[in-house]
Amino acid sequence: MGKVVVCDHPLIQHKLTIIRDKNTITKDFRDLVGEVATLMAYEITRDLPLAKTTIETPVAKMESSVLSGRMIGLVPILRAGLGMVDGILKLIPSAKVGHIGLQRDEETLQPVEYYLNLPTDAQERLLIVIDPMLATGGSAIAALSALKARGCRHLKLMCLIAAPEGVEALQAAHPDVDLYVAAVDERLNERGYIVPGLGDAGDRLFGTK
Ligand SMILES: O=P(O)(O)OC[C@H]1O[C@H](OP(=O)(O)OP(=O)(O)O)[C@H](O)[C@@H]1O
Ligand SMILES: O=c1cc[nH]c(=O)[nH]1
Ligand SMILES: [Mg+2]
Repeated sequence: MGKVVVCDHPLIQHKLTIIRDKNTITKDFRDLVGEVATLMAYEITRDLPLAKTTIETPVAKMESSVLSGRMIGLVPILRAGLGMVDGILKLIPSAKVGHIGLQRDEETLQPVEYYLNLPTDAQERLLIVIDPMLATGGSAIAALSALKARGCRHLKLMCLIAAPEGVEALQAAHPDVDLYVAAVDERLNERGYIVPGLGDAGDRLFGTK
């Protein structure tokens, strides 16, 4: 079973409170989502492997650590996942970025794929799928399935807020994928929104609606 890591650092939790507040304006919402993504990138990269290399400081030779594992790729789920990309790239500037477009049908709550573009070496990379919201889990599950269908095997998922229903569905569909979240909320409402959540992440990020 994939692990669920709740990133409970005080800075993340403080910023998440402002993100959730319905009175937070678009600019602040966007800035804070980016900042939380940077802080969460620190957590999701905590177990990256290191190797030793020899360098010379101005004073002496030394053995020092460098990253030695797979190269990283980010795969934001459009639209709302875009809001987290730049924040993560601040810590992992060499990551390549693929995109998957998924729109949840408002009636059926089923995700509909409309776009997919991946780095040519995506299969070799550790791919971090990014979406602020894990509600029913349908979009993230579909994104991970689309990546697996193209041979990608090293996958993690980063979200801001998850519903318990989404976590359960994710673990059933993709037990090999670890989930990093800032919060797991109470439940979904009858329209498939996370309660208390933050509303529609895409609309709040881009000022639509
Ligand atoms: O877990 P689920 O039930 O699938 O719901 C979560 C999805 O819904 C939202 O996207 P939306 O369909 O609103 O698209 P948008 O980002 O373009 O607004 C959100 O960003 C997730 O992708
Ligand atoms: O609460 C929710 C659920 C799905 N998508 C969102 O943006 N918010
Ligand atoms: Mg939306």
